[in-house]
Amino acid sequence: MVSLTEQYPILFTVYNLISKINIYYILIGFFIYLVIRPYFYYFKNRNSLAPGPLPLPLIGHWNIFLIGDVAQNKYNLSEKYGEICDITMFGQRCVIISSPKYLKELFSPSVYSPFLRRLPLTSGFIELGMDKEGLLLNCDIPKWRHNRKFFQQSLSPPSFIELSTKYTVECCEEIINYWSHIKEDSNQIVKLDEWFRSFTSDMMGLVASGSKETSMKIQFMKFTNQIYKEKDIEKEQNRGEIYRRLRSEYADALGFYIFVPKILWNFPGISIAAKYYKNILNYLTDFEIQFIKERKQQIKNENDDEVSSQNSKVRPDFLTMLITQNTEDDPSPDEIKQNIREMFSAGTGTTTTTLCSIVYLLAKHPEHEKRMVEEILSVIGKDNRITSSDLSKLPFTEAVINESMRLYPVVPITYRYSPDQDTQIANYHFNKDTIFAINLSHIHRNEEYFDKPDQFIPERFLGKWKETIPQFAFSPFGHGMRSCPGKNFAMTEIKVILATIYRKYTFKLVNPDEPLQLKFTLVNDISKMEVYIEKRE
Ligand code: HEM
Repeated sequence: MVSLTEQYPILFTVYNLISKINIYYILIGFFIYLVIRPYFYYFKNRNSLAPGPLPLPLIGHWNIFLIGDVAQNKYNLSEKYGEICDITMFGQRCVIISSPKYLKELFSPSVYSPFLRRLPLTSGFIELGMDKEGLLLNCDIPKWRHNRKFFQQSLSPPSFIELSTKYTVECCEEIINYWSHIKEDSNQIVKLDEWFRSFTSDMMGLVASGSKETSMKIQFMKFTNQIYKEKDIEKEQNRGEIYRRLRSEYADALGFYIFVPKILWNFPGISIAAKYYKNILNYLTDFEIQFIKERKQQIKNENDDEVSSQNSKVRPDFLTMLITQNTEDDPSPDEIKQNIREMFSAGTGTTTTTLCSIVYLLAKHPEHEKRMVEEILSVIGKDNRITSSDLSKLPFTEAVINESMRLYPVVPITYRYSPDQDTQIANYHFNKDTIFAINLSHIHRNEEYFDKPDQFIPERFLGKWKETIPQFAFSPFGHGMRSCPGKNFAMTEIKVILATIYRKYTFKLVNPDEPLQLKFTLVNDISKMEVYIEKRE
């Protein structure tokens, strides 16, 4: 009798092969795919290449490590390969631009610009709902425009600026109260990065949605070695605290969805994490939608005149501003939710890192700190509360902020991308779908535009400094249609914090010889900053 194996030899060979495939082969295959894919893109676009290197690190798909070194000026790509050169990112062609000369099209302020998108869509961004909602990664241009209008309008009214100044001052007073427990000459090390992180989180909670949070309180408990019991905080039944915790889980979810490709989400082990983060996203969404519904009801209970009057029971925070836009195409609860979320994700870490870089630079340059404090004392005095009208009277303080952001831009690289149109930059042709990475950290340290570019010289930002440098040579908040909508808010907040805190305290670095400890994800995040805090005489 002829066996089945002999009768169907090919079928059995195939069957044998399939039965041997296990998860490891799939992983190896995926790894090889990641290695090959960028080279495929590189050669496909070869005829239109600007001079540049073949993408160097093997896994070009995650060239984020190379980008990280470039972003922190540890690797001078442009010195080696020119001011326009090629790498790959997310498996796609990515052109790094390190000169302001080539940014006219990319930073165009026109609504018809083909570069209204920041990055191509990935499955992670879609899972996070960021592809069609909010601003940061929104690729749906009509929807992005709709949200951008609301976001910007909500941050602009004088009542909102007054309110955010007031809340920033209140949070400063809270932190000063905690720091007053530090004993003189105790040499107690203070983790300033953690304090500022909790500060910005509490402050943003108040400004965005009116929720009083307890990050600083927890920080204080940790600092004084009081046993931090989750239950103590829970007892307060504080809604703000629940929201704070959900947001911190959301930050982890962001990392997961951005860096773990969808193909891996169903793998054993990883699938547990994927499910967990999905639940967090759902829970957070339900929480926020409920919050928005309640606020809408509250606003409905008041008539229009009351809402905008001083006697209104409804707080004029960012959430109220978003709901009461009074236009025909009001934002939906989902859009409001995403805008609030992005206010936290784009507005807390950025401010924390900028504040830490300022403290770091001032600690190294006491002569500039002295001048800044003198300015603050002469405008506001030692104990008066700062008001929004004082802010324009602090040019040197503003120069200190600008110079710190020049040396350590929180967003060292920003992106533009057009899926619809080829483009021509500096006589090179680029196919549509090319990602453009704008190397702000390199541009900010170019000696052609900034004398002694590695030195901290705030004076360069006094007077008519804008006329002395070319357009786009200084861009800590980006430029054009997708520039930072929180710029004025952030500058106000940072100035208020510096003015309120520096007139009372001075900071000494625990390790003055260490460089500023920054960690690059998609932005620069301060990873460690230890100081001694001293009361000012
Ligand atoms: C020191 C603080 C901050 C810095 C240095 C900063 C910097 C930036 C930069 C460089 C961009 C990209 C701009 C571009 O690509 O042209 C950006 C975008 C953005 N920022 Fe900020 N930012 C800060 C604070 C804030 C705050 C407080 C908020 C919220 C109130 C905010 C909300 C946003 C949003 C929503 C976007 C995306 C805009 C869009 O794509 O349309 N940022 N920011």
